[in-house]
Amino acid sequence: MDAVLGWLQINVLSWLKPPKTIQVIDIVQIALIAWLVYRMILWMKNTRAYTLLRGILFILAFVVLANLLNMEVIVWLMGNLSVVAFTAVVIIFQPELRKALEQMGHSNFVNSLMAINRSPEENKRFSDHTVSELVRACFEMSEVKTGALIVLERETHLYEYENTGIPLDAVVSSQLLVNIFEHNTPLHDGAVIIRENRIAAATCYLPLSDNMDLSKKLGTRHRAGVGISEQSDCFVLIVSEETGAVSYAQSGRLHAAVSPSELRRALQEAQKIYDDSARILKKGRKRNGI
Ligand SMILES: Nc1ncnc2c1ncn2[C@@H]1O[C@H](COP(=O)(O)OP(=O)(O)OP(=O)(O)O)[C@@H](O)[C@H]1O
Repeated sequence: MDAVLGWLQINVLSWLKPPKTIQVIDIVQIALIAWLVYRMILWMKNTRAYTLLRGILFILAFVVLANLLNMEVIVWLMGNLSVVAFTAVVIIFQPELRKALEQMGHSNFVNSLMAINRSPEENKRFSDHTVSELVRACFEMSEVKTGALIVLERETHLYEYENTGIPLDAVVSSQLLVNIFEHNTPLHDGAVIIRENRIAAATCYLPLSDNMDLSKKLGTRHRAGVGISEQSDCFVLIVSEETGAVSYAQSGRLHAAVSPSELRRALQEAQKIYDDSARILKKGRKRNGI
């Protein structure tokens, strides 16, 4: 016990001594580090890195124990392996790290810094061409009563739901969407998730809404569409297999049986990048019946 306390005194408590003076720059540094740690935890939650973190914590606990018990060989070995291990982690998690850096570049803060150089087309979340293809696909499927569920990602990332489906990474086109939702094809079940102008994944499983105000006539496709729009700021397109009606859900609210022009208008609104997403989400939580 004395050994443990002694070790803690030297290695941990000595660090925790408050500095004699605190300057503004110290507060800025603390805030920056806290923000970085928070972003890293968020990133880890959405990637395989969470499993890695648990592994690293286990190894750290082992190293601390080895230190306490004066296991010099193990401590020496771990110290020398740490550089190799760090390089290995960077190589293994290269796709996740790249994605994280890309996300950082897409963040609101960076976007607002860069906004000055953007063309009107760049200020849109997805292109006018994508909007046209989506409207065309929905109403073509509506005519032949093909059921469809399409989620357009906006500010909130949908990786959690995307991971339940089959990755596609294909350019959005009405033909491809009609093909995906064609009956008796492997990809027709579940939802398609669209990120910017690409279909990220198909057959995704979405959370069902437990909104009691939703019509009892609506089945799970519509409930899933409303459900994901309650959890994020996404825009959801739904084509009913039963009636052929095209609806969209946003902020937990279902806009049932809309016309092509109504759908286009709503999509054009959802296209805008600098919407106040938090405001939309808050508004949507006031659930609405249909
Ligand atoms: N949680 C879910 N996530 C994604 N897709 C789902 C989910 N639940 C159901 N679906 C899709 O909805 C289909 C079932 O639709 P269902 O008939 O129950 O819904 P509906 O709202 O009545 O729609 P429709 O008017 O098209 O019949 C499933 O085959 C599946 O493709």
